[in-house]
Amino acid sequence: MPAFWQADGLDWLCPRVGLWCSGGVEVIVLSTAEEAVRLVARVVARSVRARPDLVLGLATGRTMEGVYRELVRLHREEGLDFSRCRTFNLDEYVGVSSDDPRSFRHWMQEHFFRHVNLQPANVHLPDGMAADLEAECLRYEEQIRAAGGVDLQLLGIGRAGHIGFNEPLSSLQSRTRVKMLTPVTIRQNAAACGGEDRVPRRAVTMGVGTILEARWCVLVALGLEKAEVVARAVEGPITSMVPASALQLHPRCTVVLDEAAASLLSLRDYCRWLFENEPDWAWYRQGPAGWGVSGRGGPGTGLQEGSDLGRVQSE
Ligand SMILES: O=P(O)(O)OC[C@H]1O[C@](O)(CO)[C@@H](O)[C@@H]1O
Repeated sequence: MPAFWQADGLDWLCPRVGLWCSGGVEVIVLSTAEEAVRLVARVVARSVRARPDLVLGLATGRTMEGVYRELVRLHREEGLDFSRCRTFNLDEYVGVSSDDPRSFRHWMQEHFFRHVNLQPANVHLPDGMAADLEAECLRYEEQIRAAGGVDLQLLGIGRAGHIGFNEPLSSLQSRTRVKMLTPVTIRQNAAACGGEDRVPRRAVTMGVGTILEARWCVLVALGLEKAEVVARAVEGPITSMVPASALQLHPRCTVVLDEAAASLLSLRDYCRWLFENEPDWAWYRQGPAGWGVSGRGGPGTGLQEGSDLGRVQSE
């Protein structure tokens, strides 16, 4: 009887099948923010090379800027090809049109879409201008399902503990729906919107349950301002007060941090030791010099470029 990840054909997505399928959150602490975003971009790049029609879940926010910058560089300098990728963003503001600089579609266009060769028809964000928002949420869920589900979901974390716009008290089983922003989130997003009073109060967001269905979740957090919420999400109890803590339930979740964001983790030294010694993590440890286009993987990496890796799922 094969283990469930073998039966599902999911091992291709998982650089270290044994550990990841044992459940829990894998925490990678890198010295600088730059190293952290470059690693995340390389994880995306390897996944796209292994499966050109990857279904990629995308996030916005300052943390993600460096990830997209690096992905654009990989596209330009190393020929990373997004032409067959499908993308689904986590969220979009309600009542903000796509040409409004506050909209996430506009943000994605500026930071990523217009710099790479994604096909416009393969790019999806919820429509925050839809007349019937409830129908729009159902439609978005259906689009994700029809694409075969999200393979790799990028996530930031808000200071309120949100993933997507799943603010505190979000059901951990929630699906795509409209959420009101908390004052903490409004303040956090004020700069990007040109002031607190210009931050839209509502957003359409994938639910926590929707996010947990992604085959692999990669959360990135940088800087001291995220240290407290990261510690609560990773080491605290699973609670709707910190929706990101639901990631502890995910069988394959990687949290990539810089030193500052990791500074309040009680298991920080253990995470660092694990990262430095786990043989299956050799590829991660090689650093930028080892992350070249040839896709050299360390022992045990299940993610080889160009390999014929079947995805057995409900497509
Ligand atoms: O990276 P930032 O700007 O700190 O944002 C963190 C999170 O908050 C949001 O911007 C939403 O408030 C998310 O899109 C993002 O993942």
